[in-house]
Amino acid sequence: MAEGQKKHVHVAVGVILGADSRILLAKRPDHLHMGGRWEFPGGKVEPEETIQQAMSRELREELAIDVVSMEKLIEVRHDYGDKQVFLDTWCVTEFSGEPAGVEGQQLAWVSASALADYHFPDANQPIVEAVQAKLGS
Ligand SMILES: Nc1nc2c([nH]c(=O)n2[C@@H]2O[C@H](COP(=O)(O)OP(=O)(O)OP(=O)(O)O)[C@@H](O)[C@H]2O)c(=O)[nH]1
Ligand SMILES: [Mg+2]
Repeated sequence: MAEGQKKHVHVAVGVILGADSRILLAKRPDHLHMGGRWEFPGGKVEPEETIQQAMSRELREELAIDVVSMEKLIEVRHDYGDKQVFLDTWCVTEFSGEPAGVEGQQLAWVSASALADYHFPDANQPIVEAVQAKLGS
């Protein structure tokens, strides 16, 4: 596909850290892009939104939690052919509320060393490696 026609999507991706340094994963609904795979919760940054605003909105919408603090982890750019994603990935180190799959998504709290057992979208490998490096596993 010609570069000019390709969709570019800026995505707020949250690596949500819980008790025992476990990470919250959500399963993408089957009908969506990369459906059926596990993901780090988040979604598209709207025009005029900061990354902090987008992360707060997405995690409220998807999980009913409020972000208290977040810190940058990694930026990943990946070309899916039909669209190009910019995964603006942050560790959510503090939040309030109890995460729930508001949209019916299955959730899992996973240790860094167990991330390798989950099937992620193709773009996610550098994120998984950055998480494992940060958490030392
Ligand atoms: N949230 C999230 N999106 C990811 C990850 N990895 C990855 O390639 N993506 C891609 O980023 C894109 C945007 O994410 P999204 O579908 O969650 O966006 P969204 O929540 O705003 O959804 P919507 O616009 O369908 O309501 C999708 O194409 C998705 O496949 C990931 O780990 N987490
Ligand atoms: Mg989403």
